[in-house]
Amino acid sequence: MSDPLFDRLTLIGIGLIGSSIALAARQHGLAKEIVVSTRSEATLRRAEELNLGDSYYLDAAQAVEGADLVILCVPVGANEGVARWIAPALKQGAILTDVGSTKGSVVRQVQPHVPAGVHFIPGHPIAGTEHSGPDAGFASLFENRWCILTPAADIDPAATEKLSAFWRACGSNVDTMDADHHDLVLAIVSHLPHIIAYNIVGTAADLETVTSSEVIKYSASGFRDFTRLAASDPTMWRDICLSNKDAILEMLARFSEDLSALQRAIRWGDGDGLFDLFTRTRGIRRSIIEAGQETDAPDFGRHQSKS
Ligand SMILES: NC(=O)C1=CN([C@@H]2O[C@H](COP(=O)(O)OP(=O)(O)OC[C@H]3O[C@@H](n4cnc5c(N)ncnc54)[C@H](O)[C@@H]3O)[C@@H](O)[C@H]2O)C=CC1
Ligand SMILES: O=C(O)C(=O)Cc1ccc(O)cc1
Repeated sequence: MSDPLFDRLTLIGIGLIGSSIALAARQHGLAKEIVVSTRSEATLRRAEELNLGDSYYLDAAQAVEGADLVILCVPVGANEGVARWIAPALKQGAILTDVGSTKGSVVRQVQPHVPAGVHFIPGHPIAGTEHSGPDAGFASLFENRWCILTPAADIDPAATEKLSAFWRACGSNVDTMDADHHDLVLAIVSHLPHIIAYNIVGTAADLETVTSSEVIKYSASGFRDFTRLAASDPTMWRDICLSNKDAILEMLARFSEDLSALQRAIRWGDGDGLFDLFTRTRGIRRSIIEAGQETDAPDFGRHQSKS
């Protein structure tokens, strides 16, 4: 148990990430009081049943009153409306952050509404599952994962350090970087894999010569891994695609070029070319395991939630 870093933590949005932060903050004693707000009455009641906070509000402006840490845990497309709503009620000296999977658009949408005297530090825990909603959260979600913060150049370093300490206390390693660079890196390591998964599962579902019951019955673990990603929340991934359009299109263009080269190697029976590529990519997997980011065993336990 750490000393509370914050007196009042307010979470706006209480799905997978908001509820996991609530549980981690509670477990590690990071806030004296946790305030929960979300837009739907049913979700708010469920959060209360799960005892995720100390008080619950449908009115986000009321929820942020007196909070010294406010974390926006809503789909990235909802951040601007929420920021506009809560801005007049934010306490002077408060830290305002978010958990969105894209950062450039969040900066553009939220920053204009942030009052002087409030420290706005965008954030992104690189930790999640394909599940969503308040039942999906678990306190260990952020352990041994990275959290990226993208503070603007004029942000008080003490505020960034305090927010970093919060994430470290949740078990994460913290890096800081520029928002646009974040979006480029995440486009290739997270956004493209999800888009490819949505696409391959869609392609399999549309096949005429292979029935969907055959796809389900004979799916090998490779295809199953894709279906897990392709089961992720549609609202969240729609917003990610729309808000990181440029970086995603850039990575998709490179991907398509490389896929064409692979297609050519298969067509012309270029076994050496195929072998060289597959050897190079195997090395990347080994580097990830050596860096302690993954185990070599099947990943079944890691992404299980309570729901
Ligand atoms: N799911 C994942 O694996 C990860 C998600 N993220 C980011 O975290 C954020 C939240 O994602 P999840 O928790 O997975 O989503 P979720 O769908 O589980 O929860 C979203 C929550 O936001 C609420 N909400 C939606 N629109 C709202 C609005 N206009 N005002 C107030 N509340 C609103 C919903 O009622 C729900 O409580 C997203 O920005 C996502 O990009 C970041 C890392 C991983
Ligand atoms: O479930 C998975 O494998 C994920 O990749 C989860 C995830 C989704 C979105 C993020 O911004 C970060 C992590």
